[in-house]
Amino acid sequence: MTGYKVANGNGSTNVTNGSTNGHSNGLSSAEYTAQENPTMCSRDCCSGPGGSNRGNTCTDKKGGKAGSLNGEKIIPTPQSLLYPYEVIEEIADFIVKGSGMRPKIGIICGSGLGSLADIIQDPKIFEYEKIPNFPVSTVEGHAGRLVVGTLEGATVMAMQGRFHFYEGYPLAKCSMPVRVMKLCGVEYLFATNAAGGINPRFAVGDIMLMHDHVNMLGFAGNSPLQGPNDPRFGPRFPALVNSYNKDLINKAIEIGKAMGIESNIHVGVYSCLGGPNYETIAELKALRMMGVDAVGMSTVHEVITARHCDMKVFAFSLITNKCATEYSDKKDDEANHEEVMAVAKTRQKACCELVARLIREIHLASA
Ligand SMILES: O=P(O)(O)O[C@@H]1C[C@H](O)[C@@H](CO)O1
Ligand SMILES: Nc1nc2[nH]cnc2c(=O)[nH]1
Repeated sequence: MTGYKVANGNGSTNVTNGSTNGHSNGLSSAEYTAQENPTMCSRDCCSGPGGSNRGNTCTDKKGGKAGSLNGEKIIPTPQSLLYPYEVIEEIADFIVKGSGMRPKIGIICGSGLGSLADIIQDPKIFEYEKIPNFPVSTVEGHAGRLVVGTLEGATVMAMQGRFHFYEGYPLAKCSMPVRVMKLCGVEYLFATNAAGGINPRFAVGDIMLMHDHVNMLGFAGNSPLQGPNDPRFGPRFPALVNSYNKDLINKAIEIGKAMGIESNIHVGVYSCLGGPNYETIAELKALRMMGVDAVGMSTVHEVITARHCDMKVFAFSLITNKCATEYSDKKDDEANHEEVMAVAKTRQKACCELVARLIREIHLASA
């Protein structure tokens, strides 16, 4: 029997089964062979626009013989090859031709923040199902439409519904629309999200302007840029130290003051976890120790993709729930998506005004 270990509460480890010397008992050669040769599946999460399984490792056992699917040899497809430049270009052409516009600002609406797209004037609406090679939104509060039009004089395109890793989409697929935005002509990405507040100073309904992030999925070796790099998008090794545009953060702070909500505006660090579960108290404690102020399940891979192709980024989190970071914290304070959506609804107006005013400033500065 393979041994397993549990933390004993004081930082060290006890072996509770199998091994008695603190080391793993290892795998038998049969177990090793099975692990090295997982069978493949044809689920959407494993495939690119072509639809066929092109090789993400998957534990689904229905795929048939190891290393092949119905006799066809499986060649692993790295994330970056799921959407080649030409496919992104085709999607962007579809949107530019269909809308007759070249948007300059891209907006991603977070959970319950779809109304950010409702304030767009003269909207041309594209249902995700009708856009070639586009995934579909599966989460409540993410309508699944791309809205192109004008806002405060600027041409904009907004995703009313984003794609999340926990829906089963690889990160490159989640952030693919950012590249579409780039090829449509977008220079500024506005990414918004609903998040849990870890910083004890944050209250439900506050807005945290993101000035940095901790990429937990990246710590685990996952990136939307994984695989061969196409220099038409950006460099092999993009730097991320200045990812969140400081001028836009400062302008947003000024706008918050003008709106009379400065006490509800913070600047902080966001972290994206894979979800769909909310976090344990131990995880939240660890994130707080790492300097994280708010936690969610999105945005980071979109920002990485946007910075890779040199877009200016502005992002904020709407704090929809307070996270417990102590075991003594109120036990009935568990996060849930209904609450996330309900809180977002109550703060839609303030979020829309903040975004509209900031876009107005960008537009006036470039006029
Ligand atoms: O799309 P965002 O990041 O705003 O949505 C957050 C994360 C989950 O999708 C959902 C959990 O309630 O809200
Ligand atoms: N991961 C995570 N995502 C959220 N989205 C809204 N609230 C939360 C939360 O508490 N945790």
